[in-house]
Amino acid sequence: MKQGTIVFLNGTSSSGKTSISNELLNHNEFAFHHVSIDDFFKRLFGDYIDFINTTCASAESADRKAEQVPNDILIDPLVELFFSTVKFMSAKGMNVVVDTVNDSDERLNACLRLLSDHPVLFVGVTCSKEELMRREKLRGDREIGLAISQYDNVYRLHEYDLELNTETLRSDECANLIVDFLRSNREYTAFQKLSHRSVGVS
Ligand SMILES: Nc1ncnc2c1ncn2[C@@H]1O[C@H](COP(=O)(O)OP(=O)(O)OP(=O)(O)O)[C@@H](O)[C@H]1O
Repeated sequence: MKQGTIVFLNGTSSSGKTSISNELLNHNEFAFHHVSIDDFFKRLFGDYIDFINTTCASAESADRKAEQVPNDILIDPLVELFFSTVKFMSAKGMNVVVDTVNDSDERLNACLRLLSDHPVLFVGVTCSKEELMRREKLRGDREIGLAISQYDNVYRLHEYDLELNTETLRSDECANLIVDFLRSNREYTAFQKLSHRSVGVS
């Protein structure tokens, strides 16, 4: 069976990933499925995530090591399950748009390990810090400063198949550029290059 294409959107919160994904869903030609890590966690593990957050908040975690525990033991395996689900969908021939904030080397490496033998179009969804702050204030459903706190980690990668600045492009224009790339049958090389380099664990 032909593997489905994975369009991997890399950008901070409020950079416009969901808006681009929604536009891509309108392109019947590729019949995309949208998988967002937020929805995946909320729908499948809502109560469980609440339990983890509550346990973390009540734990005495003044030192950084203690704060890492829930990530290492619980969250990272759930993130792996998310990427495994993407891999499974691609293996079943489904075209998938992946919407996630990839802000740690461990997670990126897990995703490279799981997906590098699948066709991944790696797309940088970029935006200035000023515009991200403006959007956060406007939308009101995200903590102000969240995007800035993710910025340096998310945009530490400079290897993309396609880079889209959502400050100068509308979401539908971004989606059209992605579709044009897919139609062109150009090779996707960014993920391969990243996986050969294997991102150093910070
Ligand atoms: N190309 C764009 N031009 C102008 N505004 C945009 C653009 N893309 C998204 N926005 C606006 O930015 C806000 C955040 O967009 P969106 O939900 O798509 O971001 P996101 O990256 O999915 O965020 P999150 O990760 O927090 O869910 C929305 O209010 C949206 O209308």
